[in-house]
Amino acid sequence: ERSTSSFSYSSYHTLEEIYSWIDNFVTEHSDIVSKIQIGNSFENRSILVLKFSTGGSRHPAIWIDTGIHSREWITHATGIWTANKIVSDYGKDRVLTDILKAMDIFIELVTNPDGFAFTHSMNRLWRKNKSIRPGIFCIGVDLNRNWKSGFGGNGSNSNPCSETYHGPSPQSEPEVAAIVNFITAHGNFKALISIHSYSQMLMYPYGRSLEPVSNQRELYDLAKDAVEALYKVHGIEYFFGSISTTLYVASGITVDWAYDSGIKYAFSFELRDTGRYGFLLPATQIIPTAQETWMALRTIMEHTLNH
Ligand SMILES: O=C(NO)N[C@H](Cc1ccccc1)C(=O)O
Ligand SMILES: [Zn+2]
Repeated sequence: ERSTSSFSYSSYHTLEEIYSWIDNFVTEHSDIVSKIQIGNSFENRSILVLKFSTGGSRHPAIWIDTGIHSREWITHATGIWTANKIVSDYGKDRVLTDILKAMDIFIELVTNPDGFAFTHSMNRLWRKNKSIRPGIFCIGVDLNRNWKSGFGGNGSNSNPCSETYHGPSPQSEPEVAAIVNFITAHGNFKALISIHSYSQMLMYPYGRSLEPVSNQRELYDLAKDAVEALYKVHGIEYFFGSISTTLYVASGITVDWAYDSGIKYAFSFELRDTGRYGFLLPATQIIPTAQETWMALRTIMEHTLNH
């Protein structure tokens, strides 16, 4: 009896429960899934990535990360459901099967493990990681401001007590450095999707400036198709556009680094809701959120496969 079948995909889980699920999940689907440790967090927790692959040495790859901001619990829960959806639908869903025949998918479920543990133990609304440095009297760096591209620019903060503190230098945080090193060493990523909550938006670079990216039209059209696919599931409406024009200027962010590193399909989601529950989205909305998000992810992955 598969122990992941006793796992509740409609509940929020602790770090330990997620790591244990990962081990069971990889064991039960070893034909297509493997676990890679890409580094250790500041407090020395393992940083784990799930790899979905049907073989080949270096297939073009798609990156998905959830939980870079630890309080955004709906994102980890959506990532877990998505991982299970991939193994359930492979061989059944023609689009997904074609994607996995040609590409690998990497999902980092707990991108900020120290912060996530802290949201369970001490502060449910913690956002940053848990790094500390001599002479600095506030804890943590915003991992969505620590990337090299546009580092230290407008929409990031040099004050260590700020929720958008960018850290002392680009990739100073082990949680960011681990991803940079992994993606750079792999060298064949075609898409990166970094999942946040909340606001119900699908966005693409740039965050650091209002300047449009070279393939802005393509990303706009793809985002439009993705949010339409999402809407068809439960009628949830998303805004979409570039980060700086749709939300606000933010510098040192994941998707700007990805784009500048040559990953031309770089997106950031803001999942449900629009503020009624915010970060405290009820668990009853986990599966509906994951189901609709999957249709948007599938749209983006299909486009990546075909371009
Ligand atoms: O924190 C969140 N959402 O959780 N989002 C905002 C806006 C954002 C989203 C995606 C990319 C860049 C910027 C942030 O300040 O990081
Ligand atoms: Zn966030």
